[in-house]
Amino acid sequence: MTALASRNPMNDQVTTATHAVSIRGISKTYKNGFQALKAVDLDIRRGEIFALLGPNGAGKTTLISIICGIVQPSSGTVMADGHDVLRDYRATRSRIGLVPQELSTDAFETVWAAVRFSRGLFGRPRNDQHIEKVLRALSLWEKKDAKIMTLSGGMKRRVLIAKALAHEPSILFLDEPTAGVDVELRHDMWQMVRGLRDTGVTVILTTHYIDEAEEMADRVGVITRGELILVEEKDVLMRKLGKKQLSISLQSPLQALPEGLDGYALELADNGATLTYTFDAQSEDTGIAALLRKLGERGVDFKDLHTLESSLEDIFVNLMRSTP
Ligand SMILES: Nc1ncnc2c1ncn2[C@@H]1O[C@H](COP(=O)(O)OP(=O)(O)OP(=O)(O)O)[C@@H](O)[C@H]1O
Repeated sequence: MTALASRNPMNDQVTTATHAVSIRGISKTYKNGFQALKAVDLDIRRGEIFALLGPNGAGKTTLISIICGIVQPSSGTVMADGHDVLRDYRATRSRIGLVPQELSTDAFETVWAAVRFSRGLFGRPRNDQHIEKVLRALSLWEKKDAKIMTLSGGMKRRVLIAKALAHEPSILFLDEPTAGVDVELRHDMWQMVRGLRDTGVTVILTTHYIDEAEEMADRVGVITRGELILVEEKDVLMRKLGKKQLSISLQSPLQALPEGLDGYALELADNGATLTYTFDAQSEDTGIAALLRKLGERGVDFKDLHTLESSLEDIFVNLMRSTP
């Protein structure tokens, strides 16, 4: 797949708003009384890739649907490109592209017709060149005359993305973009999304694949039970909450942890053949030198050492465990 190279004209039209999306005090209680969102505040920066993470039922799709004007919030405001999504629905909706989670398809349409029709829905004048560019970028050009029902699942997902890009949105929402697609296509899609960001499009994605957020996102938001519990630059998050682990392969297995090392976060693994020491990635003194000295004093010899860093997935799992 190739990147969509040229700048998106929609982005240059709106320079007044500082944020692509500004969410203030958004709450949502569904008709059955269930509160899916609780006073969410969030600013999405122009031109960033923002990943919204959270367990099933956390409220991700509800939040996206509210920003896109599909679901009415119970309270609060959302501005997209400087326009209120409720009061200025048409103006904001035309700036937004939404790739939904479900594969709802126009089975009997051709790829070309479905994507071109999507552009028309937003009142944009016909532009076959743009449609061709989008289809080529998504490796769908060869399939442009194929009926959608004849495509594979991964191709259908790409058609959804093409439809969402047909009207040149400046903000793109991807709800679980790579659910059920193969590894190669996932990597292609990541590249394509980065290419979009490079043309100035703001990308907001939800995902259950934490490695996807780790790979792509500039910032990460974590939502659980309707509350946004954390918003952070991905790199800062990984530095702040990340732990490092030193794995020490021992010459001879141990039955129990050596005495007198209570202050160290140590665990025995591999039936006593490996000692792991978890330390704070941020602290200046890791304590490794002192630990190795003390092990030596106790006659614990090792044959190999290596360090491991926690992934965003480890951080996310720990966060979910520590949230009441
Ligand atoms: N129309 C509705 N009526 C009542 N409850 C709803 C409705 N839509 C969603 N909910 C509930 O709101 C909560 C949040 O749902 P939402 O789809 O936003 O979660 P999500 O984070 O996107 O989950 P997933 O990762 O499973 O897609 C869930 O408990 C869901 O059952």
